[in-house]
Amino acid sequence: MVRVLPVELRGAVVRRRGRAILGPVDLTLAGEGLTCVLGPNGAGKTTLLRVMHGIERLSGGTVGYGLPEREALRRQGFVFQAPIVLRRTVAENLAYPLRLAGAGRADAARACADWGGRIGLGAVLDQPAQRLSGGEKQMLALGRALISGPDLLFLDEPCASLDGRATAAIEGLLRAARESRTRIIMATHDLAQARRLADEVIFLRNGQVERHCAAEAFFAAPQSAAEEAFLKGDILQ
Ligand SMILES: Nc1ncnc2c1ncn2[C@@H]1O[C@H](COP(=O)(O)OP(=O)(O)OP(=O)(O)O)[C@@H](O)[C@H]1O
Repeated sequence: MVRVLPVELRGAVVRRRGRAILGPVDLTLAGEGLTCVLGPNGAGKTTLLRVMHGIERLSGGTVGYGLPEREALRRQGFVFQAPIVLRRTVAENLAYPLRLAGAGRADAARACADWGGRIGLGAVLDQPAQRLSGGEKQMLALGRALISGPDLLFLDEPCASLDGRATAAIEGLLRAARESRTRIIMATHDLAQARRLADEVIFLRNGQVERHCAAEAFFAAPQSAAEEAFLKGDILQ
């Protein structure tokens, strides 16, 4: 098991404007593989990811890791739905986390050449990242999150506005990262994608974890009317 794990949420609550938007949630994230966070719009998926990543202010409860918080945060990555790219070249974007961690220029350049190829941007490493298409920016954000080999990677709808080819490329990178023992937690609305990738599912509704189980069990045997409706694509209140 990767050392940053387990991620433990105990009575975690997020309140905003007087309303509980998440929780209370008790959840232990351990093991290996890829967990998909599923649920209707507004269920709290983004908020849950941010809580697990340690960047959401809690109104109650705790989040803890298998390592002291400072080191745990250093070993995690987060890919946001709208990719964040720095106003620098593609190579400088990729090198950024390595340089921050103290890597030398030559090592960073080697890693950039390798990762530029893996994310399909090897030919544009010297171009400004702002010029990339939306899909290319998302690949860059993912490459930048993976280049330092995080123990734990969070992704919030990483393929939301991408076509089939870009989605397949991202899924390939995620499978490879999983093989390299990065623990992945991804929110997605795409049930077909969850069926393709998930080892485990967290089903959220109204800010509550309704089910946390093996993906196979979730897709084969819904345990509530809400799960069944969700899997059928019905609108859930
Ligand atoms: N800062 C905030 N202040 C008030 N309400 C908020 C805030 N952030 C999120 N919310 C509300 O909390 C709820 C959960 O939001 P969240 O983005 O976590 O849901 P989600 O499941 O990721 O939704 P979607 O599938 O639409 O992306 C929503 O109703 C949202 O409007």
